[in-house]
Amino acid sequence: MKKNKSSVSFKETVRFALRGFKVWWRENPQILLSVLICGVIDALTPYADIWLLARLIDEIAGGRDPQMIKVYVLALMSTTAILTLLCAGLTRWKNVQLACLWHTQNKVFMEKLLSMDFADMDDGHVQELRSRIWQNTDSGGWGLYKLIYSFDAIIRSVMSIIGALLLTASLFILPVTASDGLKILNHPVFIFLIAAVMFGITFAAPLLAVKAGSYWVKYADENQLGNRLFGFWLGNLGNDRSKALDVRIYRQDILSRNNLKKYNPFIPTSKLAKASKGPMGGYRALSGAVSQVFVGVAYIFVCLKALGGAFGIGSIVQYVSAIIALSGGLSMLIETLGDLRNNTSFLRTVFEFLDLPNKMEKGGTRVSQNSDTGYEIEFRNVSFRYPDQEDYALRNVSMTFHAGQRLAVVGMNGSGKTTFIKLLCRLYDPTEGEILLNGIDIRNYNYHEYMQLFSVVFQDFRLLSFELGQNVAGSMNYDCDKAAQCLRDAGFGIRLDKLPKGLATALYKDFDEKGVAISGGEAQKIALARALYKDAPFIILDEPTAALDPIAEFEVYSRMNQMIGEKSAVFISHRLSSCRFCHDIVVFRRGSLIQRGSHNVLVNDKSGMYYKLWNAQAQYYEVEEE
Ligand SMILES: Nc1ncnc2c1ncn2[C@@H]1O[C@H](COP(=O)(O)OP(=O)(O)OP(=O)(O)O)[C@@H](O)[C@H]1O
Repeated sequence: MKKNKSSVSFKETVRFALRGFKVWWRENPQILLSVLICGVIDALTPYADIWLLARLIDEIAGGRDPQMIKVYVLALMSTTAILTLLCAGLTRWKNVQLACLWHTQNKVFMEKLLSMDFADMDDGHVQELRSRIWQNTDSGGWGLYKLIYSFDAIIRSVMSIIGALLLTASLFILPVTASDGLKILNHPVFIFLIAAVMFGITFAAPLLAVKAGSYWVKYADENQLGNRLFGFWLGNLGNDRSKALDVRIYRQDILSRNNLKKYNPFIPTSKLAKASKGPMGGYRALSGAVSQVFVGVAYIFVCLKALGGAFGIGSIVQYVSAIIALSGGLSMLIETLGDLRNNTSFLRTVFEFLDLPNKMEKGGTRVSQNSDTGYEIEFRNVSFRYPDQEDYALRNVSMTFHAGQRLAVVGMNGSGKTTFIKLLCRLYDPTEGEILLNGIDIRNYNYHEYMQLFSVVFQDFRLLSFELGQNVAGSMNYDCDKAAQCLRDAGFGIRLDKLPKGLATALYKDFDEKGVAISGGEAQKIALARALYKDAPFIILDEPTAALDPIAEFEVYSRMNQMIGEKSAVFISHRLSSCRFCHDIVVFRRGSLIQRGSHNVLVNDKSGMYYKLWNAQAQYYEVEEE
């Protein structure tokens, strides 16, 4: 399994950072613009004050011209007021943009998830990438998120350095005029040495901080499981209504908490915590201490030069403030570049995920009916293995299925029935062999057009907490008469008449407190109505009546022929008696198609699987009847 790799080149750092900025720019250019403009103005503002203040102090201490003092005071006050107001306005603009960062980032990932191939949802590597991205962002703000704060820091530090350099340059040039030992301060070697010490300290502090930050990268992979369990227990378990019953009956909360205890990265004995107390904390503390040494050196140097008569008292304020700002700017820049480098391994994970190709969407052939035979499907030597699985779920399946046909698919649990349907609908592509529609491999067809051929009710279908009519139509706007008719055909008519707002009634209460709770059987009827509404040429029903009461089931089957009309239908059920409306039955066993024929033919083949399955159920009904 590929992890957050820690070795990163400079070129890679720049490449990934630029890609990340492009994503933000595409999503919302205002984020970058506000950070840029606000950063420039905000970073330069103090220097105007420092410069004017220095001139004012010089005037008070030197010339003492009341007119000039007045001019400097007014200039200082008005510049400060204007720049403060401007900064406040820009900061507000920036903060509004930053408030959307989290959502904007989630939108990028959600759009990818919703558009990726269904097969990728099952792929262990894809799930791993997904999980790592959430965790990296959650635990340290790493990934796309971090880039914006790095950008902010880069702008501020660069501007700060430029401003400080302009104000500090003369510090090294202005000579000491006193005739005593302070003259050494004018010596080029001394100037070089003092500048070297200052730069050395300036670089050392952020490098130590970056070293401390690198422990996040080092332990990111190790903390992954613990982080996931933490998120599951604190963020998901209690919120998920579908788990609420089992949590209570089987105390799954205790199970989850104990699992978290075992792997929790946020306890004092975890590796990350030990590193924080040990080297990671040590590097951070050292970085802070070194910065303070710099401040001391700067003060001594500036004061000695002032003592030697190189400049007036006002300039002490200017130089000390500017030199500290210069050091701060340089430190911030180096630390941010180090962070950017550390962030690259997290960005690599982000782009590995965002770059996952949609392999299904390659074909361009338009889907059309054959004028004689309509739609004819053929499975030709199809075998299939789920992603990351050793065992085949389907093995060498060959069969043809004609338009208008009603096909029942039966077999024991895990024999491959649902997998057969998923391949037919092209949710997965075969590992071996091919599936043909009217003689053409289905991979050659336009993917979205091909998907339009199927209306499916899966075993684990899901309805959304929106209006009933929207659920049936799968869209915001719908044909009310058609939606109501489909619901009646699916056996939901009586319940529909009782709903307070009819088709406009919200299902469940997630988005509407007046939403209605529906039973499992009612939900299944709505799912059936949804399949009917789509009106696709193939209707596929995987255990469509498993949750229905016997009367409702009887009613659905009585109307089945009328509901399906001229469409082709594939029907999976363990209740073999309900498969009898199908002309044709295929029997699966351990992924292979082992029998095919009508009910009458199969039930008379006493050595066959169908006979066994049929008799197992018939026996049960006989006992019940007795
Ligand atoms: N997403 C998946 N990833 C990996 N293996 C899977 C996945 N879905 C199903 N399988 C495996 O593939 C095999 C066939 O499963 P499938 O769901 O097609 O069986 P089925 O005949 O529909 O079973 P049932 O009657 O219980 O619904 C099983 O061994 C199952 O464990």
